[in-house]
Amino acid sequence: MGSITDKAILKIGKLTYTEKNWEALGSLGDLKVFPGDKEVSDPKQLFQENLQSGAYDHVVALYRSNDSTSLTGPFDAELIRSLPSSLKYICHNGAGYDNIDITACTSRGIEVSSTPVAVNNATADMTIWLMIGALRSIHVPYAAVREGKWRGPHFMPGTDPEDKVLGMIGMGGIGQAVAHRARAFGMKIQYYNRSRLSPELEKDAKYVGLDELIGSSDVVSLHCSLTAETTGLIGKTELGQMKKGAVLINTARGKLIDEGALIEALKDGTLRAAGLDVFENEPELRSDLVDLPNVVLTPHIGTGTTDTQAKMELLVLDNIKSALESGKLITQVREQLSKPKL
Ligand SMILES: O=C(O)C(=O)CO
Repeated sequence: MGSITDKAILKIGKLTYTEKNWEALGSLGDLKVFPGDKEVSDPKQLFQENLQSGAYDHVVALYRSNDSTSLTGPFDAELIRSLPSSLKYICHNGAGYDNIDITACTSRGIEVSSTPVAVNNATADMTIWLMIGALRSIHVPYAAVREGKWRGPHFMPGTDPEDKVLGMIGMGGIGQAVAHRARAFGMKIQYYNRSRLSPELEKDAKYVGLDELIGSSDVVSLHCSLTAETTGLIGKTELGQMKKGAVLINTARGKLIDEGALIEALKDGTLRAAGLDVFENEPELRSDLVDLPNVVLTPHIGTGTTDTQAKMELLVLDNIKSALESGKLITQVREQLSKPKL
């Protein structure tokens, strides 16, 4: 067995709930942290300098997150080319990993894991919160009551979820958790997905084509990943095909929707309302979106509970441990598995 110093593990960003579990990984390799506790004016440059100086030359596995993209830049093909040749595993904290170029990782022999399942319930809860908020036109009275204006000048009664058709685009773990909750509200569920679910998972949900879903749902909710194929999935054409007065919910990724076209559809009444947790250029928000009275907005906090954040961190560290001990990631991304997962 080699000394532990011939292997290192790199943590990019911070862990909030699992620092002890991180320290325990010290039995498997030297622990390195970027950027650490000191103030850094240009973390992206420092990260590049560290890569070039050989500071990470023995790193075999690294921890990163969606948030740590602001410290390093996205893990695109260029950044992946500059990672040390020792690197075998990127263990990502996030169910979505659109800021990692998986093809570039695969061709360099780097295996990648993400955090599915751990995110399902919190993201589904947020989806329901946004959906009910949008159906109840909550945005104006919610702000008005805090400003001492009671219901505000233009209170609009909402609509009930009961008997409405919920169309889910993407029916993986989060989609199924949303469907489970929506059934309790008496909603009828239909879905579009890469592949049809088994009868046990599908339950009473109807599997339909994308056009049919868009044209026949009272609420359309997005639960698919962002890829080259799904970027701009909901644009002017699709919004024009939606039922007059329908509601659109997005807790997946902002770039699935053409935000300019959405703003027009919300202004001209094509859509009744939207509930959005994610945005095209987050954390920047368009003022013409924020100013609309018929959008319910949250700042990408779908998984923002202590329980879920802790589960996500732990799953990433468990992936690192499993990879270093047995050469196997627990939740490797589906693009790298021969049998695609839902
Ligand atoms: O898990 C993810 O991908 C997130 O976006 C967290 O909210």
